[in-house]
Amino acid sequence: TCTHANRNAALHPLWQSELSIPGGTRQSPINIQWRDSVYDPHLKPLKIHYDPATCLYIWNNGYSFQVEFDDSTDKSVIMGGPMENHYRLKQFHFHWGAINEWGSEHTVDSKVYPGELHLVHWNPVNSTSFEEAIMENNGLVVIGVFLKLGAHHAGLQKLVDALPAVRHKDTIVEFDVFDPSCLLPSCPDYWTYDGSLTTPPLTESVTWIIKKAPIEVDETQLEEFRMLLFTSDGEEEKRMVDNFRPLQPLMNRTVRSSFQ
Ligand SMILES: NS(=O)(=O)c1ccc(C(=O)NCc2cccc(F)c2F)cc1
Ligand SMILES: [Zn+2]
Repeated sequence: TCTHANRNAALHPLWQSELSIPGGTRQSPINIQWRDSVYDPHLKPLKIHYDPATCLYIWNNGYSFQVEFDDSTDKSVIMGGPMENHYRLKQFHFHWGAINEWGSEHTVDSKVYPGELHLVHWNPVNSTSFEEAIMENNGLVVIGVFLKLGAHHAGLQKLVDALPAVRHKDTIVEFDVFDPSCLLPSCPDYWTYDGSLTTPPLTESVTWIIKKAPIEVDETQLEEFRMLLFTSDGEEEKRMVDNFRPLQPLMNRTVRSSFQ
């Protein structure tokens, strides 16, 4: 059978062009080998303060659906963990598969989850905008949360109910008052490593924080994700599924854990 990575690389037009950026030394996603991760006692607990009123809208960008936030102030920020200062929430989005057997970008001991949430933050101390931070070393912090098939996720349902309004690429719908911290697992444990964006421009500007515990979503909620389209209205419909990048080589990197 095809493995997760080569199934994706072999079959998917979205990624056939680039398997990794030429000369890239810190590309994402990666497989996290639990036993090779190194406990770092200096890693602090993650501190997360999201203001639900900073939520703006949901849109289909042709890769995923994305919830955008007002990042003109420090109202929704994270700090602690491996960070030297606070980072502002810009957006969150997901990656998922056509079926429940695969869909996540990162894997843990080669275990693939049916989906993965990315909460994208940028460093307002070193950059004046998200677009600038994307090009900066450690300009971004992305929190990754695995999705596991299980119980209905009440917090996610508000998002799922809005998806039919953004079925086609470049459609947008207002989405106010949503607190993304409801999508975080209660367990504080995480891994962290230096990596990149997983879609073009694949810039090596991301400090990844991957939560050890997944959140549970039910089958109908994942099925709603799969009803979205990569294509614009009027084009031949292509279902938005398998929007994950193949695993990239670890190269000279160590994954640190916040837990023993
Ligand atoms: N999957 S992920 O979490 O690694 C990821 C996060 C953000 C982006 C992104 O913002 N791209 C669009 C974008 C917007 C502005 C400027 C850019 F260069 C740019 F790529 C891409 C991938
Ligand atoms: Zn992502």
